[in-house]
Amino acid sequence: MKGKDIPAVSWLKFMGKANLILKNPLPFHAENFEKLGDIFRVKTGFGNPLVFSRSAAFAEYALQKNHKNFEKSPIQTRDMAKYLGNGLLTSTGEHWRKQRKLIQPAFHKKQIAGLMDTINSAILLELDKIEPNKSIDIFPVFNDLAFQTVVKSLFSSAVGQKEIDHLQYITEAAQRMLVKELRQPFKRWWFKYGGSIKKHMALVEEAREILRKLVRERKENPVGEGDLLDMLLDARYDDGTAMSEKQLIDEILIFFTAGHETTSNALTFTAELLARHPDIQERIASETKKAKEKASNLIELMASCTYTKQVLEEAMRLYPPVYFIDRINFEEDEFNGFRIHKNSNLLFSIYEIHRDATYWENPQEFDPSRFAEGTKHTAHYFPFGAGPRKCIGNNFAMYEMILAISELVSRYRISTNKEEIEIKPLITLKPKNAILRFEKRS
Ligand code: HEM
Repeated sequence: MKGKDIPAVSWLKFMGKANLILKNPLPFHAENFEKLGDIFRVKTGFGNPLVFSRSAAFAEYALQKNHKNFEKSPIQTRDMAKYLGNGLLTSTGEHWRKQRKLIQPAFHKKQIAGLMDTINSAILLELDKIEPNKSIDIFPVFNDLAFQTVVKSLFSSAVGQKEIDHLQYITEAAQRMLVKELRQPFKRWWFKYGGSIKKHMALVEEAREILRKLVRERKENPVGEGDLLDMLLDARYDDGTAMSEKQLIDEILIFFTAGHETTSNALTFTAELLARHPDIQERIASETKKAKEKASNLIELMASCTYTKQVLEEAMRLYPPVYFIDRINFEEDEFNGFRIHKNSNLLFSIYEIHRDATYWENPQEFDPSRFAEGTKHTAHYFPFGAGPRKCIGNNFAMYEMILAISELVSRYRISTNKEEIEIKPLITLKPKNAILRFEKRS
């Protein structure tokens, strides 16, 4: 296959900035996209080529149109899988396809609708913990909220608070360890021989033990809670068999990880943006008030909160929790006349695509009306990815976030003294010092 070479940044230049890039890769991406265009590579001279892209069309090509030639990178399939096992997020090929087909129905809108009361109770309990008239970092509140909703949607009331806390502690500890390994690859031998990897693997084994107990109890006493666990236990492969216990636990560990930090990041950034836009808060408050008067159940309530949904969509445009998506191509490929060598490590910057003036007018501005009903942004808006590996929990997350934000804003006026919204780009785009003040509405 022919094609031009992708413009390159030298290895020396890249290494010269390695420390800064590890702390925050976004300025490095922005600088080189500006200089070299929508696609550039780092000239490593060894190993697989490292390619960065902010082309929405290329992302769509790799994730959707020609997805068969693109596979997830080892960050998920090897490094994350080491801790969490072989669930949806970390698996590939035929195994992934079989699992996705089996699990997908549990995440259909209709099924999620049946979980709304559970999700809402978890949200209300967590929002009760906000102390009004004090400046607080809101991230930990949303972090607990997001974990509680996933655990309770899976296990209803079968799981106690102590177990939930321990599961959350382990999920977060494993995630932190993975971040350390990825950001300090030169220390891997130390993590390995110093025992920290082993310690975290043992912690995950404790989580597995808790989950095994919960699954076995449910199997022995099938109470028909109608929760996610029931749906997963009832699901059958084409040959009529059910998921093995080990596979079920891998999938649950994945839901904890995939559904927790992403959602808490999105909720935190939304609250931070709202604190800086009191007019938008007022619109949400009045929409929620009207919706509560009219709706006879939570699904109707949510369906009426159309503006709140737009606010969340716009917040995830500016601050996409999954701010890059990575892939590796099996075979040589070509895009826009550029040659994509076999086994290139491709990194699609969702952050840059979501702020590109080619696709968005005044891209730095927070303007939820971009997502007004009737508008379409599917070709350059990827908060949940695209194609067959698009987030399976996107409806779950949207429902949960609409309920959480509409309830939060109908209870409080949110403000802040800080000008800047601070970010910490790790595996996900995390908020930093999200200090906000909540004043009770009368
Ligand atoms: C705002 C919240 C969320 C965001 C922004 C988000 C984003 C994403 C993205 C971008 C992907 C695709 C990654 C790729 O293609 O490499 C993904 C996959 C996935 N997400 Fe989410 N997610 C969110 C919430 C959730 C929730 C609540 C759950 C489950 C309860 C979940 C479970 C998953 C799973 C299992 C996958 C892998 C799907 C597959 O490969 O088949 N996510 N998510």
